[in-house]
Amino acid sequence: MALTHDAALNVAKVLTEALPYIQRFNGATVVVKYGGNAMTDPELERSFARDIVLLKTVGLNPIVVHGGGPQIGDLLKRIGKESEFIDGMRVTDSETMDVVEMVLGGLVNKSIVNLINQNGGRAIGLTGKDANLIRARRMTLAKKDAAGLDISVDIGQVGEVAGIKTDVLELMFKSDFIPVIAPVGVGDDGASYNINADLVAGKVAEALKAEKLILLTNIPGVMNKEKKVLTGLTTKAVDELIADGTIYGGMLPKIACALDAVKSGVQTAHIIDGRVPHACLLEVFTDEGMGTLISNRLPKPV
Ligand SMILES: Nc1ncnc2c1ncn2[C@@H]1O[C@H](COP(=O)(O)OP(=O)(O)O)[C@@H](O)[C@H]1O
Ligand SMILES: CC(=O)N[C@@H](CCC(=O)OP(=O)(O)O)C(=O)O
Repeated sequence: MALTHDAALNVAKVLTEALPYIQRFNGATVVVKYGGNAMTDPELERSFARDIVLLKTVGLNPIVVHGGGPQIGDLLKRIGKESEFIDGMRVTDSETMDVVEMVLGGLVNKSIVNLINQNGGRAIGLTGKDANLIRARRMTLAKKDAAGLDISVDIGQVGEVAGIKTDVLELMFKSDFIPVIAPVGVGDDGASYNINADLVAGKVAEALKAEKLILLTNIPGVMNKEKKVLTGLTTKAVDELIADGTIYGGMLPKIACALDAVKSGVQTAHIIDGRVPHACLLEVFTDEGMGTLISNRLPKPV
């Protein structure tokens, strides 16, 4: 069926608005973190995969780093195991680590790879063990005990990123493959580490000096106490929001990695609502963008 005149004009308007962004971001690297909470329904998953293929087709280098927290939780529940989270990190014993590796490196990674390929892309799935992509070291959390003394809390096989080996990613870009990365790292001892996907996405973006780090989640952006989305944030504002408890839980690692990334040369970081169809495209190719922008400076107008 032919488009009405108004609808056709609208399509032309959208494409015209996108043109300067397509030109400006030609060859740019965009790291997209796809959170488990944003994988809510098959149609949305398909639109995400198509967005990634579109970014690649118009000349950007997208990389997907995915989570899968709720999917890990589902399998743990099925085997009768509960998880505890401290500061947004899953306490990970060795049995939980096996489940994390199976769910992230297997089920979730391959389903995203498959969806991208079904929609015309050329995706390859990797965990941090492939080509030593993600080197990890054990993470401990600094806390205060009841008497106010500093203590460090062991949270098991949870890792932080010790280094990202970018060579395999650069090879993949040259051959127009789309890397899809599961956040399982490998330690010097060869052991697997469960790493929060936001942290991996941030470090991958830093290592590649990416143009953008986009964190897709299940909330419209970082909100203030009145539940209003904060469209732009500075480092100072973030510190205050953490101190007064406005930012907590899963938002803590998200915001920390966004701040680290922009301090380390990534141009902009964005926390956006993955439940909105085509959220990635709206962020990259529209004047308004989406969600919360975290930047050291205002982006250049196009
Ligand atoms: N200030 C805040 N603004 C928005 N969300 C917040 C804030 N503080 C904490 N959160 C919580 O952080 C969650 C996002 O983190 P998380 O559940 O780990 O997402 P994901 O699985 O996408 O990584 C939100 O759903 C919300 O419950
Ligand atoms: C240490 C830690 O908490 N790791 C996460 C890894 C997956 C993840 O980050 O998934 P989302 O992005 O969907 O939350 C976990 O076990 O849930």
